[in-house]
Formats: sequence, structure tokens, C-alpha cells
Amino acid sequence: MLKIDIDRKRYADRGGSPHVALSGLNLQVGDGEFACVVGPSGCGKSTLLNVVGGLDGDVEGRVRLDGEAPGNGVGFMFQEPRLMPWLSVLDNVLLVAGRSAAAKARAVDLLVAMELGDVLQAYPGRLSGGMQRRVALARAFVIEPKLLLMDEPFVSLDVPTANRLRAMLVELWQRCRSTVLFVTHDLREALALGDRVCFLSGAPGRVVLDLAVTLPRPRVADGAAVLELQARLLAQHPGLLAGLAGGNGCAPGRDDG
Ligand SMILES: Nc1ncnc2c1ncn2[C@@H]1O[C@H](COP(=O)(O)OP(=O)(O)OP(=O)(O)O)[C@@H](O)[C@H]1O
Repeated sequence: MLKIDIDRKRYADRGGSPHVALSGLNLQVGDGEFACVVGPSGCGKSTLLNVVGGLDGDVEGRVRLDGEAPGNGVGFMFQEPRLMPWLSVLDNVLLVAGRSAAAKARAVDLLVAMELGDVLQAYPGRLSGGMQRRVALARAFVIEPKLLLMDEPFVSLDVPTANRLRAMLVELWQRCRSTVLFVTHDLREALALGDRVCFLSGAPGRVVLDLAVTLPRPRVADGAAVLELQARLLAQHPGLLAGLAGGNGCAPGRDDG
């Protein structure tokens, strides 16, 4: 169980004055659950991931993964693939997996599953943007993370590539059963991926709607079921989804979708 209780996250200096990014943000994510966090630009989504992952410890509050501060079992995937350009595809993944025979076998297995088996020795500069994200996805899962934190990992990809990567992510998650916290400003993406979608308010961010998504899988972000649910949410919560891609505006409480 991931338990997030952030009383306040304040930046001392945002260009000359302090800024409270998060306030009264409470969220629990069950083991193996896929939780998406959506919210308008600047509401503190990346800040939340940095705090949860322990990259930023300057916070009033507490984050616990199975009762302890999140540590080694946490994987990250960011907006940029952040691959080492001087290392081959395989070595990029081995960098986090280690050099044992078992680690290498796992890395190759994942890269083959990501349809990258024929470019194991290629350097990242030779790969397309979508291929680089697939390497980053394999690298994120190779440690079989207990908790995977994802910050808009498929942003600025074309629609078919993003849909393919989302399908690959769900397949890996179903195989590994990691707990996932996935940040996006794209409501359709969140509805396509999440067991739950948590909506944050504008700054300072806090959870204003916690929605269980019960649509059957597989789902596609631009598929009929997702579009229908999106339209229903827009009708139920006018104004709340403002500022989201694919949305217009949320209300306190818990809903079933
Ligand atoms: N290191 C920092 N120092 C000062 N202020 C910061 C810092 N990092 C973020 N902020 C501020 O905190 C607020 C939240 O930023 P954050 O990047 O978490 O938002 P976000 O919801 O992820 O935004 P976006 O969707 O646009 O990526 C913003 O107003 C930002 O300017």
C-alpha cells in the first residue's frame, strides 16, 4: 500500500517569492493498482512524483510504501527517455539491472517484448523517439519495481505510437503487478490506463475527485468507451476538468466510472 499524506509542499523561491505547490494532499494506492493523477498545468503533478519518489525530501508530510519510506524498489519514467547516448540499448537497461546473467536475461527478454530485439547493440541516437521510449519502458520494468512513478512518459508522440506504448505499458504492468502512479494532463490517456483517476485542483494541488475506472481492458485512449466516459464526466462535473487535454474541468468525492 502506498500512502501519501502531504500537509504542505512549499518552494522557498519561485522567481523571487515562495510558492505553495501542494497542500492537504492525501492519497492511498493499493498494491498492484494503476493510479493516474491528472490536473491542470502547474498544479504540482511533477512535484508530487518527486516527493513520492524521495527526489525531494523538503516537504511537510509523509509518504509510506508498505509502512516505510519508498526506497530501492521505486522505478521512474520521465517525459524525456533520459537514455545514456554513449551506451547501447542493452547497456542502458543493464545500467539499472546490474550485470548478472539473470539480469541480462531479463533485460533481453523485456527488450524483445518491446520489439527491440534487433537493435540491442544500437546507440540511442540511431533510434526513433518511440523506440527510445520503449527502451525507457524496458529500463523502468527491468528492476521489477514495487512502485513505478511515471511523469507524462508518452507526451509529444503521435497518436498511434502513443497508443502502442500505452498497450505495452499495460501488458508489462499486468505481468509485473507493480503499483503505478502515472501523471498526465490528458484525461483520455488517464481513463485508458488507470484503475483509478485522481483529479488535482489548481495550485496548491490536492485531490478533488477520486474516480474508479471500471471499463473493461484493453482500452484505447481514442476508443468509443473512453470517449463515452469522458463525455459523461464532462456532463457530471462541468468546470472541474478545465485545463486538461481532452477535458473541459472536478467535485469532491469518489465516483464509479
Ligand atoms: N524547483 C522549483 N522551485 C520553485 N518553484 C518550483 C520548482 N519546481 C516547480 N515549481 C513550481 O511549482 C508549481 C508546480 O510545478 P509542477 O512542475 O509540479 O507542476 P505540474 O502540474 O507538473 O505542471 P505541468 O503539467 O505543466 O508539467 C509550479 O508553479 C512551478 O513553477
